[in-house]
Amino acid sequence: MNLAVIGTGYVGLVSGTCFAETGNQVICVDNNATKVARLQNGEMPIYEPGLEVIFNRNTKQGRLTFTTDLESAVKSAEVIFLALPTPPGEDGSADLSYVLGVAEQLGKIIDSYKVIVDKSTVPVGTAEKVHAAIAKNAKVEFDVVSNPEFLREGVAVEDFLKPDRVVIGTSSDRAREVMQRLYEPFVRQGNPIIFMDERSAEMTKYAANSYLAMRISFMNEVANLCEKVGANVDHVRRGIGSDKRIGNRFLFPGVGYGGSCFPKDVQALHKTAKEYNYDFRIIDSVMKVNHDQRFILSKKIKEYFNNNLKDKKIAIWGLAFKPNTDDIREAPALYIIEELVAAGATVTAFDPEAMDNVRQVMGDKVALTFGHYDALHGADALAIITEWSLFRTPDFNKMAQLMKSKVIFDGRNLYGVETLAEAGWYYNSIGRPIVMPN
Ligand SMILES: NC(=O)C1=CN([C@@H]2O[C@H](COP(=O)(O)OP(=O)(O)OC[C@H]3O[C@@H](n4cnc5c(N)ncnc54)[C@H](O)[C@@H]3O)[C@@H](O)[C@H]2O)C=CC1
Ligand SMILES: O=C(O)[C@H]1O[C@H](OP(=O)(O)OP(=O)(O)OC[C@H]2O[C@@H](n3ccc(=O)[nH]c3=O)[C@H](O)[C@@H]2O)[C@H](O)[C@@H](O)[C@@H]1O
Repeated sequence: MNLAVIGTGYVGLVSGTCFAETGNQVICVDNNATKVARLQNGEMPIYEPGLEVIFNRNTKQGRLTFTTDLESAVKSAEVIFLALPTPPGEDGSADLSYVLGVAEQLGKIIDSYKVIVDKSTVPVGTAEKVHAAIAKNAKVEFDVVSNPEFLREGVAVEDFLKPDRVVIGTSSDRAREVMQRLYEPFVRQGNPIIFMDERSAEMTKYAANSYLAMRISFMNEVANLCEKVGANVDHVRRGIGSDKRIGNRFLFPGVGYGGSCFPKDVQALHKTAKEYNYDFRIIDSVMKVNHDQRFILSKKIKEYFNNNLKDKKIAIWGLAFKPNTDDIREAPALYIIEELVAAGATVTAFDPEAMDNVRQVMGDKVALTFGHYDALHGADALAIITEWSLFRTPDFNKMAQLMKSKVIFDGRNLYGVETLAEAGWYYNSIGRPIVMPN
């Protein structure tokens, strides 16, 4: 099939590449000319494991191309994916200006039947708005389909090629047949394509992200209470997760959820509920808990140093909002660093992939180091914020030699409390007993 993907961000790049990998002819369009030039040159603008290999294969074989020319890309395509940003507007609702702006242009361009697919995360009722925006100018038949994307950064290729399910919202039989044909190769493992109406598909995306965010906030509250009652959240997590009705994924407490999606989508669902005069109380709490959890580690650090971080050097391991990505959008590390610096600390930090992005937004507020051990020289404490595998089995003796004091604040519970107790560290993690040095 001939496909056009509009927007070469995370979702556009991953979906365009994976559609090419399954034999489709894909042209990706972006209005950022610099980005398109880099892509045409074979440069991958994001760090995503496994993506570059299939990107290279499909660009070399000519199945995946890039352009800034919307008109030519769209004319030859049977299906047009909108993978455009939907950032939070000032009031927290999703800003649809990118999606509707392109939809208006499409109406002027299309000259034969097209299936136009909302891949972006968009609030209930957007498929109708997109339809109206295209219909203003269109002289040919077209259908608008809602096909929300559930991929996770860091494992995006696998999530896209082997999805748990594909959700398609459409009321048109013609569009349904096209979408079924397109997704057939992805669901051969027996996972379903779930067809539904457009509004239900749009709602499914927000419900999925908000439910997952709720699980995280719930576990963060359980962890905070564990600290007060003297329980260990690791045991509690395993204890509840082995109940099949609960399941053991997405139960890890930490420094709050971040990234470009959970914070904005939870907020947008809250806003939608408000618009319909529905008081979605759980969502309200999920947001409040997450806000406070972002400051849990900096609060612990400040308390440990009696609220005086002047002359203290804090080392940070992990800046990306989660491992295996260079994405720092809404990354908890940024909030924590701001807090520490505001309290007078000097901060040194290391991340395997996200340092270029951090340099751009934080400038010289934080000293970035070449390796993770380099960040520890003379540090009064280490704070772990992202659970990269690199940090999981460090040389604690070497760390002790480099640091001024053997003090770790672990926002991701990477180490066993017993191990750190034996090695004589002060170790303060999330929802587990604090280890005091002998
Ligand atoms: N990042 C993720 O992991 C996931 C994102 N989503 C949703 O997918 C949508 C896109 O997200 P990302 O890929 O992260 O966005 P992004 O912000 O990384 O990329 C969007 C791209 O669209 C381009 N663009 C903007 N206006 C344009 C126009 N008029 N014409 C052509 N290109 C234009 C930008 O230059 C940029 O390259 C959002 O609604 C997001 O919520 C859904 C699932 C996963
Ligand atoms: O709509 C989206 O963009 C995507 O949002 C999330 O994917 P992503 O943001 O890439 O990352 P997640 O793995 O979900 O992690 C999000 C945040 O939650 C945190 N998290 C996750 C799991 C957990 O148990 N505990 C926890 O604190 C992570 O550290 C991270 O900050 C969803 O998992 C995807 O299904 C969805 O497509």
